[in-house]
Amino acid sequence: IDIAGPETDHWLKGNYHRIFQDGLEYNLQLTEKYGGAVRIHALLGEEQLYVSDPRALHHIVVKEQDVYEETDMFIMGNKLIFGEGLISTLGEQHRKQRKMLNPVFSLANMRDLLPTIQPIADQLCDLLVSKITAGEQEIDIVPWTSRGALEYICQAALGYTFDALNPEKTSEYAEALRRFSPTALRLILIRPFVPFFVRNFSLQWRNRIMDWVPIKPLKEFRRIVEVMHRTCKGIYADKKSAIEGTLVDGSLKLNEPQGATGFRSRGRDIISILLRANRSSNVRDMLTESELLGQMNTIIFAGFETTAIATSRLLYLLASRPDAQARLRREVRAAKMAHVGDSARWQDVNLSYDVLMGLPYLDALVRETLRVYPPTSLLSRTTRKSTVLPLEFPVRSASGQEVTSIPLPENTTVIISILAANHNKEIWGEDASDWRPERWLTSTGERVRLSDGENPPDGYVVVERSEEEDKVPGNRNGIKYPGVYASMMTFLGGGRACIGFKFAEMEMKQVLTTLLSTLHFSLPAEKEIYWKMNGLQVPVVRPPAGDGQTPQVPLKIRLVRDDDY
Ligand code: HEM
Repeated sequence: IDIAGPETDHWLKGNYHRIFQDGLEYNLQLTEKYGGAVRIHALLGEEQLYVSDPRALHHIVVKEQDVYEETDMFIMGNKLIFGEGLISTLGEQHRKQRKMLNPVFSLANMRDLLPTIQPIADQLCDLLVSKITAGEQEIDIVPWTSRGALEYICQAALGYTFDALNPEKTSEYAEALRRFSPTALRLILIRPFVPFFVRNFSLQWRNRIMDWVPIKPLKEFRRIVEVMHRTCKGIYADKKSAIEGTLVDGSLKLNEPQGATGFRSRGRDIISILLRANRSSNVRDMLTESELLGQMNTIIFAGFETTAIATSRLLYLLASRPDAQARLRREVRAAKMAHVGDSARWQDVNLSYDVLMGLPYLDALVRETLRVYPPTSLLSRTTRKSTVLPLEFPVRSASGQEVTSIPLPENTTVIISILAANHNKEIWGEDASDWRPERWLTSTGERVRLSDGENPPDGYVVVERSEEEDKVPGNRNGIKYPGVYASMMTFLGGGRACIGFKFAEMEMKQVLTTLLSTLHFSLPAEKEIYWKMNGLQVPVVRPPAGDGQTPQVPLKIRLVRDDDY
């Protein structure tokens, strides 16, 4: 690849360890120094392209998405783990699945889902309140945001509760999901061999090899996958028979929950909607049973840690910025008071979808947090044939020439830097790396109009196409990123963009409005919380107060007082 970039740092690891392990600064420096396309060194010196240029990303994720596909390692690994879900399929099969699944995540379905998941935010809030024994208590919020996110996605996707917010309770499935990422991380060096094994060994032989090899994390991972698969299969079978057996007047009548765990949503959950849509679609578009099953663990996996991390980050930022916390609390109180109706206390008001999604400051906070700190920072693709990648902003070739497009041979790996795109000064302005929620508001505190790709719910201020448009964040002289969420790349864009981004937004907003009505958050004085960017974001406490390793966000929490507004 004839593009300038850093020298290799290590004969084996290239620049990869600096990019993927605690790599925030390094990633931003790469783009600062070399621009929107950088030649980097991967394992064993392989050359790859690191991309954040807006036109290049438009080509990769939208215009030529069939040329820039997921790597074999990603697709084959995911198929072994999750089955035939969205993140394990390519081309026509993937398009067919999206066609069936996109309407399942429609605004109408999200609106319907919101009231059914409010009890989870209430339970999370009650749980934190119950932990405050003295006037103010230091609580590590990571286990609770994580259990909350698990409960959210399980109830929303499966209509099933594993009672994850009950501290006394451990379910085999919830435990498997929690162990998934740490165990997968320990197998990172084994993953590149997956395509070789899938191509050259039958399932029977692969199982035998797994029985023989003395790699402990591999055995643990196999057990985790087995639990995930078995559980989803059971839930799927129950749902299917419920839909086939008790479909009365088009509404699903599922059993009341038995004990603490069991079905909750009475058919409003994502998989029930999907099963009904599938039954009523024509044979050509129908998904097979294996594809339906594959979506279950895929959606749970994709929607769990990402949202848990984002919620922890939001609470951490609010704790570090008391002014932002007070402003948000004022906005929430005003909205709840306006809808207090029969509720005795404004704190107990549950905001409707449209009111929740239309709160300007809350929206600005969530957007800015997901822009500056995208939970998934780096993705990879590989070229399926030789091609030429055009750039918006020229970069330098290895010999220093200015180039506006880059020829790429077949099988070149391209790293999509969501992080660098969201921090691009050319697009977001000189303060691109500053966390400044106000950038999403007009001078009178209303929401600015967002990119055309997004379906604006009520409450947007529409700025006419003119120089005003340039005041919209992420839009410079008509140049913007092809993201589905304003012009940021946090949820990607194109045919493989995050299907659950509206759900993620809704969940985070519901949790924040619920918690902030009752609780006040601040930073502990003697602990420095530091966020490592290791693929996903990992918060740790720096030594000497912490070990710098264990994921945690200790915050001081107390009940809200009158002067907290
Ligand atoms: C803040 C939270 C979230 C972030 C930052 C996020 C980000 C992303 C990104 C960057 C992708 C593209 C991945 C790739 O192409 O390799 C993606 C895909 C996906 N996301 Fe999300 N996501 C979030 C929450 C969710 C939620 C809550 C759900 C489910 C309810 C979900 C379901 C999915 C699925 C199924 C895909 C695969 C789509 C496809 O390949 O067609 N995500 N997400």
